[in-house]
Parts: sequence; structure tokens; C-alpha cells
Amino acid sequence: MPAVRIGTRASALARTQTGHVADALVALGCPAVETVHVRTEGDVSTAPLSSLGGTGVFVTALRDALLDGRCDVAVHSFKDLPTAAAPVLRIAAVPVREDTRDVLCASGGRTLADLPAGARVGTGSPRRAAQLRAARPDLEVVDLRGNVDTRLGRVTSGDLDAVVLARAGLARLGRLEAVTQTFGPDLMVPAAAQGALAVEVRADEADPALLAALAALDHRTSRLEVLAERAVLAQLEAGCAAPVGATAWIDEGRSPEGGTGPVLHLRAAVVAVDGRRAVHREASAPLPAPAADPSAATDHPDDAAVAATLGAGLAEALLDAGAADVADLRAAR
Ligand SMILES: NCc1[nH]cc(CCC(=O)O)c1CC(=O)O
Repeated sequence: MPAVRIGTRASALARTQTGHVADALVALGCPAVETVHVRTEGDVSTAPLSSLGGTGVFVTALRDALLDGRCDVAVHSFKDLPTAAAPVLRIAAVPVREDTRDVLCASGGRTLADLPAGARVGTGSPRRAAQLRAARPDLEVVDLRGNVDTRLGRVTSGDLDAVVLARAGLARLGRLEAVTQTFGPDLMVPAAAQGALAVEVRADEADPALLAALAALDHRTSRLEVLAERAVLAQLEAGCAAPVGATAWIDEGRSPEGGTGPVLHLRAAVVAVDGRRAVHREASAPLPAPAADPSAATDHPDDAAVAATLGAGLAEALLDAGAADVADLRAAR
């Protein structure tokens, strides 16, 4: 049986993420897995992200490698994937996701509240910049890109007072010691799908060992949370640079109404890039309990449909509250 070839970008974060998935596939019964390195426009170019144009600069080259048959599996940071489905490809697994939150990495162990007026804080994300300005209008937000090490280096060198990053990336790279504050959703609503991976294959992939391993790698809770979050973006028709956050979590226990099944909670925000206006909305929906006997579950709406409907409905609530006037939702840099 030929080895499963798993494509990865060259960055340390991408290689770490791919390595975890490769190890998991082997543990779940894939006989042999080899890694194929793929260079993407986002890695090769040193131009600001703003000039690279459109969604998916980190994604297209990896998908091309999958479509060309240079690899059989592609591992993406899910939040980097455009919401539109890719024809002829399929997301076959969403592994258990990491922490979804954003963090501050500041010099001197500082939190956001400790930073002096005018402190320079780096981020390349309009969503993070908008929420930073909403919390601390006095800060100077500095545009930033590059890999995680480069960004942290701007703080170590003293060039910046702090940077904002995804906790998940730092966790995967073993760099959590750099974190000086983890932001709750009242301070910063995370990006849709932050902390999650998308494991993609060709839609006609037929290797039974690979398909079985991917099915076992898939984590229902993570998949549904991400589905709800991305449904918000899709319904808003949000561009990749729109200052929109969306975060979902599943409470497996009792619902506040006294029900017994799992409940999907969702919170989303659209924030003006100057931080002066914001719309926040929350909603939740009971999920059909995972059926002990799947054939008995036919009365329940499909759990994916519940997640998608919750996300779309929350987007409509944001729009009703004026989200389209608060920020340019189509912004694609
Ligand atoms: N846009 C780059 C990117 N894509 C995924 C992550 C972090 C890991 C994740 O969110 O899964 C990062 C870096 C960051 O936002 O700090």
C-alpha cells in the first residue's frame, strides 16, 4: 500500500500542526505517512499581506498540491480557509481544537491594563486591532506580520511593547511562556475557527485506511463549533479582513432551561476599526444528543443544520443591529 502523503507549508507552526496530524493518522491505522513541503505565496512573499490580495494566500498552493496529486492530505489552520467550499475537495476531519482565545505577549509581564498610554502593540489583524482600540483607544496599534517567532522577536528587541497572537499557535510551538494575558471574549472575541485545524482530502479519496483514520480523528464538538462560527462569516458575507469575531462553545451538561442535552453557544462581534463602535450578539441552541442508537435519532434535526442555522441567525441579528454601518464587512485588505 502506498504511503499517505501529507502536504504542509514550511513555517514552524504549519510543520508542527502537520506533524501532529501525521502522528495521529499513523496511530489511527494509516500504515505509512510521509510529509511533502509546499511553498505558498503567503510564505514566499515578504510584501505586506495587504498587497497580496484576496482570501486564502496561505491556502491556495496547498490545495493545488492536493488537486495535482502531489499530496493526499492537506492540513490547514481552519481560520485561514475562506468560507466558500472548495470544489472537488472535502474537509474530512476537524481534530480536537486548541484553545480558541487571543493572548497578549507584552514586555515586563504586562497586561493590557498595565500598558502605558501610547504603548506600541503589534497585530496584522483588523479584528484584533479594532478590539484593542475599543479597549484602549490610547494605544498605538502597529501593523505586523511574519511567523510567530518574528512577531515575538519584535517585543524582545524592544521595538514593540506587545503583540497579540492566537494562544493556539503558541501552545503548538511550546511558546506559552511568552503569554502575559489571555483575553476573554468580553475583551476580544476570537476569529471564527481559531485554534482549529481542517484536514482536507480530494472528494474522491478512496483509501480505506486513510478514510477510517480521518473519521476517527474528527471531533464532533470542534467541528460543530467551527461550523457555527463560520456560518456567521458566511451569512455576513464577511471578507477575510473584516473586523468580525465569532466564538462557539458546547456545554455538554444541562441547559439553563433544565433540558438534559448538549447546548451550542455562540457569540459574535463586529467592531469598527477605530474601536469606537461595536455590535455584540449571543445566541444558543440545544443540539440533538449523540444517539446511542443512531437509527433512533431520525426525529432530531441534523446537528450540523442546528449549528449552521444558529450562525446564520446570529449574523442576521448583527445586521439588524447595524453591523454593516459599524464596519466594512466586505474588507479583503
Ligand atoms: N493567520 C495566521 C494564523 N493562522 C492560524 C494561527 C494560529 C493558530 C490557530 O488559530 O489555529 C495564526 C497565527 C496567529 O493568529 O497568531
